[in-house]
Amino acid sequence: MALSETVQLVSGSLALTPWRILAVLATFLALYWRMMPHPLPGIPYNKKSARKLLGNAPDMMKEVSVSRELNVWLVKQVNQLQTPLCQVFVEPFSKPWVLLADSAEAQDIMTRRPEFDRSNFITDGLGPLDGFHARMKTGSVWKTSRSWLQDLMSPSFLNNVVSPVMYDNSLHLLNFWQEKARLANDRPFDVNEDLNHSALDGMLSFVFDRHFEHTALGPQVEAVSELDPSTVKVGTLGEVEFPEGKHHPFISALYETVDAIDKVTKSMSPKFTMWWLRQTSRYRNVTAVKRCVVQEQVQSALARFRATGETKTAIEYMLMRETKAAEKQGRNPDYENTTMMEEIAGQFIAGLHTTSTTLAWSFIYMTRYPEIQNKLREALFSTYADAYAEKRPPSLAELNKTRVPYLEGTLEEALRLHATSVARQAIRDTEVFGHHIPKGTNVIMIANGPGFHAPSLSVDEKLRSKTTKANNWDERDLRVFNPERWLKYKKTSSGEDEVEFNANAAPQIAFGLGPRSCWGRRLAYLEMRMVVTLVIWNFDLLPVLAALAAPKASYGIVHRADQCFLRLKRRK
Ligand code: HEM
Repeated sequence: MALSETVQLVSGSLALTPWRILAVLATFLALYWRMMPHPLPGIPYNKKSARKLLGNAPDMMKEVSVSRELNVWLVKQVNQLQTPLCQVFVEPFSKPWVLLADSAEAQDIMTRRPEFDRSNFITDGLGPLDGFHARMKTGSVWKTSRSWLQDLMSPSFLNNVVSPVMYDNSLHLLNFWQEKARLANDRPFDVNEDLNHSALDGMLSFVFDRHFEHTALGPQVEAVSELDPSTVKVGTLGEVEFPEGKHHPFISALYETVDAIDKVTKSMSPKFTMWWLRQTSRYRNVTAVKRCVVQEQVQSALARFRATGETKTAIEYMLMRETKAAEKQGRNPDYENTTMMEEIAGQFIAGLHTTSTTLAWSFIYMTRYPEIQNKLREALFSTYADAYAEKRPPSLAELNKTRVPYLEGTLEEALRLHATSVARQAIRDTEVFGHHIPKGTNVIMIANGPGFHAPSLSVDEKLRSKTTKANNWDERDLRVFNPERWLKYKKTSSGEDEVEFNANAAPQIAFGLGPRSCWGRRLAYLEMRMVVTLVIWNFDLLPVLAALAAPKASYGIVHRADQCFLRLKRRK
């Protein structure tokens, strides 16, 4: 066909007939209608936002792109409407997000309402963790993954297998900080990254034990080892800036996975961002490096397990569970199935920034409130009295045997004040406070608003779910960091004063609740108790300038402080 004929044909087919104009208009109108908010009946919302194309999204983007505090924006919407249940319109073409600011109802949804399951915020947002079970909806595949992990959080595995390596890791961090404190010579330095590296080493110990020879902290120790106090770099606020060492590719790949999660969770379209990431050679390389190291570790764990029948690392335990499951089901064990590999790789990430962030906040508060720091130190000294008398830090056996209520309260406060909001998605039509919640709706349980950081808003008690249990928390000063709120004082039978930690003294959803709550919380507590005890025992955390004491922070998967400046003085 000649070119002129082709042009004629095309322009003829594009000619604007009235029907075509109508069809274009109808398409635009349909699109416009889909992009307008569609409020769920009866649930309060901001009327102005509901009349805007894209609803609250532009306002939210404007504020959060500056503040980086999504949860602060969410709680602001609740406070403006002064209602424990409201809705916002932030995702075009999707249902509104329902915001629930009520601790009793949130507890009920997470623990006693099977019609609520893992939200697609997590299943999509944690895309870079592939087949890790935190991403799965509750069901048979999730159950299989969890069955591989059975016993790994048992007191005997934690105390006998995990604790010794974690204790060594904590001492490693302590020695590193001692060297940094010497070089810093009474000046503050940022320990945020050290805490990440130490937490990652904790997870490497948990999964591989000592069978992977590289650590995240090792290269940092090396990078600092040759410095001289007179040559250290000092910033404008008198803070010392230490050089960073180069990581092993596997460790870099784990950190890049965390960055990828951050990108995906914070994007407007997590699924698209994840797809796009998968097309990049950099991301493919990250995945390949992780797979290669995990595969090598599985192979060597399998060889050890076959040779001895013993299970000393998390991987050996998982292989043993797979062997037993295969025997029971009359099939061959599948030791290298993709889900198991991805489960192993996911473990590192689950326990990384979650633990290090809580430790950072604990140290920030200890620095900000010296009286609390001193009280904690006193509590540690009197609990581990033999160690104190013998002028040595408490041993692993002592730490494993005895808990310190004031330390528990301190950690609980850092967790409570920096918990991120937890979401659940309705898997069938249901109700909250008598309002219809259609299948597929995401309900966000606000962890930093009324009922958690401020007194509860009033609720018509008749509208509560039948399974909701009332709580009688003291709601005074919920924004204040106060370890005492978790303590219960009483007299022993011999009339002596005794203090106990009461885990139910205040609202807490830092680990989520119910069947999909944090699987690793016991390990996290074990590590956090050890690190805080040894640091407070060995160092005074001296005051730092106000500009360094209250760092900015951002909400993502965790509520992360940008820095954690410590001015450490070794205790004699
Ligand atoms: C202070 C430290 C930690 C915090 C604050 C934390 C917090 C959380 C939260 C909020 C959830 C979601 C819960 C829900 O939706 O109800 C979660 C899930 C999870 N966490 Fe943690 N976590 C911590 C440490 C760890 C560690 C050390 C591990 C691994 C050893 C871990 C493994 C997991 C897993 C596997 C899940 C998913 C459970 C499931 O979906 O069934 N976490 N965590």
